[in-house]
Amino acid sequence: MDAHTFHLAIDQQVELLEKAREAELQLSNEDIAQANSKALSTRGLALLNLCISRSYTGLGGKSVVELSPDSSLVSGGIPAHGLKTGDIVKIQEQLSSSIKKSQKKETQDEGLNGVVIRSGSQKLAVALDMDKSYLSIDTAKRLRVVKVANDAPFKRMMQTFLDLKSKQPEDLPSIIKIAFGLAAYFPPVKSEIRLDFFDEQLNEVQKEAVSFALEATDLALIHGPPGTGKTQTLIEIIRQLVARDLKILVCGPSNISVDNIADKLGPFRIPMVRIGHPARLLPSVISTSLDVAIKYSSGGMLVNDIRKEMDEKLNNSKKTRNGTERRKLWEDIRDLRKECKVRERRCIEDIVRASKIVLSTLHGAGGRDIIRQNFDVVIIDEAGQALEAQSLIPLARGPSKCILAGDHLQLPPTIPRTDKTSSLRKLELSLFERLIKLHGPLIKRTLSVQYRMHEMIMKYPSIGLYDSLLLADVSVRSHLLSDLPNVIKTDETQEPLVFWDTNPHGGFGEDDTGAHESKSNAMEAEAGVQPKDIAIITPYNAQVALLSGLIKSEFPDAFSEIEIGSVDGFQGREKEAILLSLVRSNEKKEVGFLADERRLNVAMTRPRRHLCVIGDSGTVARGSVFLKGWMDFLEENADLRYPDTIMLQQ
Ligand SMILES: Nc1ncnc2c1ncn2[C@@H]1O[C@H](COP(=O)(O)OP(=O)(O)OP(=O)(O)O)[C@@H](O)[C@H]1O
Repeated sequence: MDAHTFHLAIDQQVELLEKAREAELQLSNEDIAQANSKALSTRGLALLNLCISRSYTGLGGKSVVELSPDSSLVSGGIPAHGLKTGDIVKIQEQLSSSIKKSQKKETQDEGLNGVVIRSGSQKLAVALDMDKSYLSIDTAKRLRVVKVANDAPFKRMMQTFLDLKSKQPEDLPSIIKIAFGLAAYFPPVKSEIRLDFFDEQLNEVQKEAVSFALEATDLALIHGPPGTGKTQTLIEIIRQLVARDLKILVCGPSNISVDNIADKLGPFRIPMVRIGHPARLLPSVISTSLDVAIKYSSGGMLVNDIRKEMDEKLNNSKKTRNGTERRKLWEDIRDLRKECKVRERRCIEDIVRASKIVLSTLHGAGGRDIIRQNFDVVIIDEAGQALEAQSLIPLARGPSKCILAGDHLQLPPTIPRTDKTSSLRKLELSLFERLIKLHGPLIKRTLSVQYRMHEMIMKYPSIGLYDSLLLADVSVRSHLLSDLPNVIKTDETQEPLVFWDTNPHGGFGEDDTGAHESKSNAMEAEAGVQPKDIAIITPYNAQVALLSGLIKSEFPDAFSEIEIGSVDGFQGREKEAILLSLVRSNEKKEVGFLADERRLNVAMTRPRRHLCVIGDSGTVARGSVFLKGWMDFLEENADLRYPDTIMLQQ
């Protein structure tokens, strides 16, 4: 690629991102401002008639307010709503309908910004972005909480591209040049020196991948099919890099992907800091968060003292009636606020500088908390799930080396509201996948021994997607549900792969739910498999709701523990037993979401000991070559069951 083509590629990406941003912002702040409270509430975007029942200092020193329904108006707790933990919200005074539209416009921007940290049936807790002493609303009034669209990630991604475009090609960081084909990729020369591994449990392929990543001069990819110990391999790489006194930035597309690594690094007592809002972090990693580090640092304590002084002066200013005195107090507060900011910044810089490892989301890697720090190595986990523009945020900082880990054969990056034909689907090509396409297999090492699935469960994904490379480790190769404590031996628990063909004779009808009920009944109630070890997954959200209702009425005791979810929510997770409901059974033989091999791959690689597929082979087999192959495989290798035998079994 020459410089001109590089610029064209960037322009195309920026254009696509702008489109994606527009799609995301369909429910934008302007939209929200236009709709009245009632309409927003009906769409699940607002909670009305609230009042602040309590405020306190939460984790990381954040001011938290708890909101409860105004008891004079609402009874029976918080009504159903769509606000989730981690959502960005605005707390606003709720204007009565008699207030004129013009006034409404003026007040739409006012309010307190924050993040939902708990969403219960009686209360909603919001961690505020600023200290509660600076409330810009009258908290004695009735309040509403409105979900706010967030386009900051798009802006940051677009800015990253524009910054890259503004540089002369020769001045670009070398990794960026390789990523865009402006420079060649040279695989590392194998070192003769034997590496001392911290984790001797690593298998040979994992060790090879660690050496490969350490020897690479600029770029190395670790391809980790399901359950192959990608995270374990990355942890070893990070420990080896720390031992070489290198400074590392560890990123991932989501908070959970970053926390997963932070959690596993915890026991090694390496100085590290996790950047990010404490409300969005796993409880187990909060102690490593920047907010907590600030709170307990000497600089942070000083900042706290200044804050207290500000609070005092603020209170005094409210009390005094003397104009001169009040002005003086406000001047003092302004100066203190400035000092507070400077000291806080310095404190953050000190903490980040002292940390060997900094962990943040890809988006956070462009944030001001770490923007002035240099890193030797950037590590990106779950890189197959990151938008290319996201991955470029830390890379544009110019580290000498980047190690990307992921699996481009599982779910791609999520793109807002995309239909099959949308040009936005081009954004599904991650940097990880593009690098493999551009530079070929020499840029990666593929982990091939998996520690999750019974051999029979692993077999089809291995053949269909991983060139038959996967091997089941001896510890899992033949494990069955019946090997679990307190599980008795039945037809179900001794079988790793079962296929209920709801339509073996070629008819159609989307109702295959009888099979689910009988199936979960057989496994959970009769055989002693713990409900928490079972999950039901399906490619369709609508089916999740339908199945939830059925399971709830059929098994009220186990319902809360059996997880029922869409495929997309299960990436990166596992269960002992998975019931996979394929749903599609119709005249037109449409397979919808099932046509995506990557989604299906995620679905079929979640179980450890038992996979039960429920579907209509006639419809499914017509979906794609991959699906046809799978149906043939199941026919030959699975324990086949047909709906009319369900009745006989019960
Ligand atoms: N060399 C090994 N020996 C024994 N167990 C291992 C080894 N490597 C990984 N495991 C185990 O395999 C499981 C999966 O490991 P890990 O979480 O690192 O995999 P992953 O590839 O990141 O998983 P995912 O498919 O969710 O991306 C863990 O329980 C881990 O302890």
